[in-house]
Amino acid sequence: MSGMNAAQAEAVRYLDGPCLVLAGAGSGKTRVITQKIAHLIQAKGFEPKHIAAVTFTNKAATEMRERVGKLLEGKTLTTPGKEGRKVPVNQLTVCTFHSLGVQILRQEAEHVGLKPQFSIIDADDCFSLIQEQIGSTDKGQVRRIQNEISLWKNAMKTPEQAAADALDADQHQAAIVYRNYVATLNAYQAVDFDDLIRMPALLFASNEQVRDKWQNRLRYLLIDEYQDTNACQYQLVKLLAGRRAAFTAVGDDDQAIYGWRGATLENLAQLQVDFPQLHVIKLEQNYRSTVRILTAANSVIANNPKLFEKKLWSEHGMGDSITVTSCNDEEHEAESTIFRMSAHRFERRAQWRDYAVLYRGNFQARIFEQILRRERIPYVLSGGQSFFDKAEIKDLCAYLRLIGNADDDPAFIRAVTTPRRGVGSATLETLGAFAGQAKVSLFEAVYMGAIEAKLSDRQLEPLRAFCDFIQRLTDRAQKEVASVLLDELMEGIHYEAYLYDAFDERAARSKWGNVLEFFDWLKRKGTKVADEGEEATGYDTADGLADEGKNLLQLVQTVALMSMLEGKEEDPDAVRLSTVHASKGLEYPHVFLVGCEEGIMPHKGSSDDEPPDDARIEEERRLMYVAITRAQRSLHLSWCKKRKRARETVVCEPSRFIKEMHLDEAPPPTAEEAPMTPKDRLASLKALLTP
Ligand SMILES: Nc1ncnc2c1ncn2[C@@H]1O[C@H](COP(=O)(O)OP(=O)(O)OP(=O)(O)O)[C@@H](O)[C@H]1O
Ligand SMILES: [Mg+2]
Repeated sequence: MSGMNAAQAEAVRYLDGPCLVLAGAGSGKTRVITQKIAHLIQAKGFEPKHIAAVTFTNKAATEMRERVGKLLEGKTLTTPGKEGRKVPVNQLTVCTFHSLGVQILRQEAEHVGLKPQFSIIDADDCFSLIQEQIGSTDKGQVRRIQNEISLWKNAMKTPEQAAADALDADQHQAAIVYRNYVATLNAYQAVDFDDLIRMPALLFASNEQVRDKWQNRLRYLLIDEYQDTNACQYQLVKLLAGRRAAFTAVGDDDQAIYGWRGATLENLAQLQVDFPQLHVIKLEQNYRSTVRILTAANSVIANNPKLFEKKLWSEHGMGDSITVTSCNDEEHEAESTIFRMSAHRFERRAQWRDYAVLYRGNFQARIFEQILRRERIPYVLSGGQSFFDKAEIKDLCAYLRLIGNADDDPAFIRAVTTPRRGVGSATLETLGAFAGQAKVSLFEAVYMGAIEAKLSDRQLEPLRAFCDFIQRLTDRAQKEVASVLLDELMEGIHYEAYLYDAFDERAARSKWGNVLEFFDWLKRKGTKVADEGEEATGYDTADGLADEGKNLLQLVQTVALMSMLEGKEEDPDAVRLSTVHASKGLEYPHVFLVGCEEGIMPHKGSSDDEPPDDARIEEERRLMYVAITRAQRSLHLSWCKKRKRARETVVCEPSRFIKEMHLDEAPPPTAEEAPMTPKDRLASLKALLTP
């Protein structure tokens, strides 16, 4: 229990029933989870395969896995009969809710009417499906329906219930789309992200045998960031925990920032109702930040109504003043931020990786990227467009999905038309209509005799050649290592030539670079040698990928869930660019929080409503609290007096949250006072740095 205070140690040791650690930012909640995993294994005889820890983001899961790995390095099991064996850390389940859901669904697919190799579609695919269905080009409308469906799914509402509860014509229409959408996914043997949680929860609720099996497999559960679980996730936890209720949840109601996704704070209260024996532990010492940072965070969040009384103090001393810089526009802000960061780093002899630039929306990142690149400052972007959202990667994923699941019609359409191979839209339409009538997938339809009456030889020939090619790869994908097959796939589809045909040289080169990087990464994932653990459990860790050699099919099955950033070895010394949402649970010595304006943070939708929607402003305030509390040593805020919005330049006001921080007691110096432009100053700094 070294490196734990009394309350933390109590939380780690407590095993008499369900336990909730409710505490503010930086108080060591995540530390409780990692230490408790080690405690269960080293002192209580648990085997890693019986422990599952879930969290929200892939990055947080990766970090947790690393922390646990370090704690257990070189340690041995204490399980009776297995004493002295090396702890098989790779058998621990440390992952996001979604990857836990995938693991369960892959193994129990038959019980929910899926094949084990079902596909996972992402939000974009989901958008297209809905768009196709309502035949509308109004993106706003499609997105509204998409959100509505997602909320229904997360609230465990069936299409029938949704239709029955519809309040107006719009909702009624959405409910009908919902019904058709579910039917379409079934036909494609595909699930969306919401299903990954909803389906296992429904399965556990209805199938006792399966539930028992999983309750027996995962005997202790740990849940980080509990405040952001939604109704579905809560059900899943509850059903997995069962009557034994062996779990520890940790969370902070002031950091609930996913209300818009149906996360509900009521889950915190519900826990107490469902588990009356719940043992609640509070942590009060903050180990992360200086007193100034903590005080600012506390005074912002004090403006929200309190659910639970929490005190937070720090031993780290007052620390540096928090700076506020007003900038002319976003370009000025980026130049100024990077200038101040460079100077700060020079003064403190710090490293690039000690710095994070946090912002509310992804669109704010681009200008920072440009300037960092120009200045040759290494950076990594997180929470932004995932590698998997890039068109070229989605193209290749479509092939991989099709190899994994021939019934995946969206993947079929994308793959068969990219690169073009003489299959036109008229052909696809005929094929689609035929497949719809015959109730088979597009892939299956290609081989049916009856299709010959509908399509000419010239139309059918390229389709069959394509399907033969995919089929050959599928047959081999179960046995052969991924790397060989990936190379063959690349050659077989002439993707490189296609890129150089379709795009200008620079774009093609960059896209091809992404493709190679993606394949390299897949191959690395596919050829890692098995850890000398003990008996194979058949189910793996983390993102659903154990560190074992994987054949292509196994790799393909998890591809949709992964984001490149975590698989790639990151530049070890780089500035982090991140949305506030994606920074949850993480910490950085020095934080630059940019775009602190009304309309950005709090976000526009939340302040323009007349009258202002209190609940949304409160959520924005929690987001601000999360942002401030990421900083360990220093915090720098900036805001723009003007900002470009959809070709217009709008005048901006500083965020109300700056005022709420009560910084004015000792006004910090502002960058405005300096007569030089940020560009000049960057140049002078460079001159200073280069001998
Ligand atoms: N007892 C302790 N002694 C020393 N350092 C600690 C202790 N507990 C936690 N820390 C450190 O304090 C920092 C914050 O801990 P942690 O990330 O676990 O907090 P948290 O409560 O999970 O924060 P958040 O709410 O942001 O997720 C980490 O660097 C952690 O290593
Ligand atoms: Mg944490």
